[in-house]
Amino acid sequence: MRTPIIAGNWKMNMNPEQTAEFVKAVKDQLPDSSVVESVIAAPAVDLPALLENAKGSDLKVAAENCYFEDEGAFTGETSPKVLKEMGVDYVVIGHSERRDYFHETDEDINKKAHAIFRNGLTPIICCGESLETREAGNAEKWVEEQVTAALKGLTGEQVASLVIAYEPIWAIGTGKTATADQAEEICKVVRETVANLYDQTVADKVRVQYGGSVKPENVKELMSKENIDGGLVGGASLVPDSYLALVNYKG
Ligand SMILES: O=C[C@H](O)COP(=O)(O)O
Repeated sequence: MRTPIIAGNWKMNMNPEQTAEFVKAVKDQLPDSSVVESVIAAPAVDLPALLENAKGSDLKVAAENCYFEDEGAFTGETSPKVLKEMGVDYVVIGHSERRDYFHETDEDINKKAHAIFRNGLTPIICCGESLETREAGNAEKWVEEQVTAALKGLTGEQVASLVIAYEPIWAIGTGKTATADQAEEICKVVRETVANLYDQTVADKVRVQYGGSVKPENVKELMSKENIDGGLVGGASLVPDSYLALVNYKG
């Protein structure tokens, strides 16, 4: 039985003050984390405010990125070792914005996945195709290749514990959601890829999120799909009421 996981991904939209206000507004209305896991992924500058205010609540904390080395002369990077020391739970890696704007490669993402596990954290690994790739009929192959590259060298036990977020690039921040059937189709491909690389037991445990214009109005339908275990939500996670409606989708 996979525990649903709804994660807000704030991107570069909040400051520490707004973070503290947000957490105070939601912390007592979150579902029990054994029923639905509520996560916020915030920029590194907001993590102290997020962690401090989330203490003792059901809110879990994710970083939006980290480096693949633990320490050293890497100006401007975020250490996974320090994220662990701070009390962070998850790290989002491989988001299409990181791949596109910051030129992160499959190899970087794989190294980050290893670094995250080495430090006792859990990765949320993003994958997803562009509109061009989808229209060329290559979405399934694209996602299968991204997932295979990201998981290279990880053990079955590690993969069973992580989260893979399928985010079609054409549905991110566009208001254009993949239909629940389109989302399910590729989330199923993600799970099948894990089954082929490892085995069915690992595939049955890995949690697969859908991301791309998820909102309170469509979350229930998406979450009703067999292979969708959660959402990675940008815009609709920035307002407390909307975030609460998402994580409390079960009612
Ligand atoms: O990480 C979240 C995704 O990029 C989705 O963003 P969005 O919900 O604003 O479309």
